[in-house]
Amino acid sequence: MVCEKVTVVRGGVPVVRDLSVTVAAGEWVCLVGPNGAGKTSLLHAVGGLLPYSGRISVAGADAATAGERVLACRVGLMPQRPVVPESTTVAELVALGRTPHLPRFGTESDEDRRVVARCIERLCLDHVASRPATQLSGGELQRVVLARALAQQPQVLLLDEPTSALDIGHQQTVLELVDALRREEGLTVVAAMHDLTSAGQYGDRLVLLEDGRVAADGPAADVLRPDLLGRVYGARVDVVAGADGPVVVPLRPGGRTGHPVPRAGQRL
Ligand SMILES: Nc1ncnc2c1ncn2[C@@H]1O[C@H](COP(=O)(O)OP(=O)(O)OP(=O)(O)O)[C@@H](O)[C@H]1O
Repeated sequence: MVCEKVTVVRGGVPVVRDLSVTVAAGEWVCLVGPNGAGKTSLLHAVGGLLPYSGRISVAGADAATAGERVLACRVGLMPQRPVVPESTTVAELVALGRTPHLPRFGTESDEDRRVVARCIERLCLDHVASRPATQLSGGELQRVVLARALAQQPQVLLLDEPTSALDIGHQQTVLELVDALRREEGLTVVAAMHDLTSAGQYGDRLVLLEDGRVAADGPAADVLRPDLLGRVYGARVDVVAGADGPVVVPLRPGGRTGHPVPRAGQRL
């Protein structure tokens, strides 16, 4: 995926500004940055959902001219705020991912049904497959929406905060599944993530956005620095070495004023 001097304007305001970023085939790049930095807007421009100026080439297609169907066969977007039609079951919602692959006026083939069943199984959704999607918990729905994007069998997967509603166990399950698909099928992944530690654990590179521009682009060790994160997020953090990469630890800006600082091992 190549973005060259991309600008996205929303409500008359440029929210992605002259941004250039390249993601190699099979690479996993995490978009990080504060609320409103432009992560969703960039993902939607790449997915053909928002107009932009500049050039975006994704899975060999020009996002502006490729056409909805061609783009949908190659690019899957897991949105941050999914729209769920009333009374649609989980299985039906996941099956919608096959739509771009169906012949015009055609129906699902055995292969389409097999892909849908496999995605439902891999996201541990068998037990809710026949339930209306509107009756799911936020985390269950998030997994359904990922299953729908995977059912598209895209070459490039765009994830907008894919684990924000998931408990820690499901976070790991989902991110490991995406990583497995990347290794098995050469999937390219671009994921907007707020969990900086997870972003560093799974991303080959982190692109830090600030006011619609790239503030930093590189491996986790180069981007997850307390001084840089402190400036861009206005947060006080520490970064410590972990087994799978840097671990970002939030610190209270003024410390725990008025409370005794516990000694290591002391119970509070
Ligand atoms: N429909 C819209 N009309 C006008 N402005 C919008 C619209 N949607 C988003 N914006 C603005 O565009 C800017 C970028 O928003 P965007 O959702 O891309 O940021 P983000 O980095 O994904 O944020 P978050 O981390 O909160 O999801 C924000 O200032 C936001 O208020």
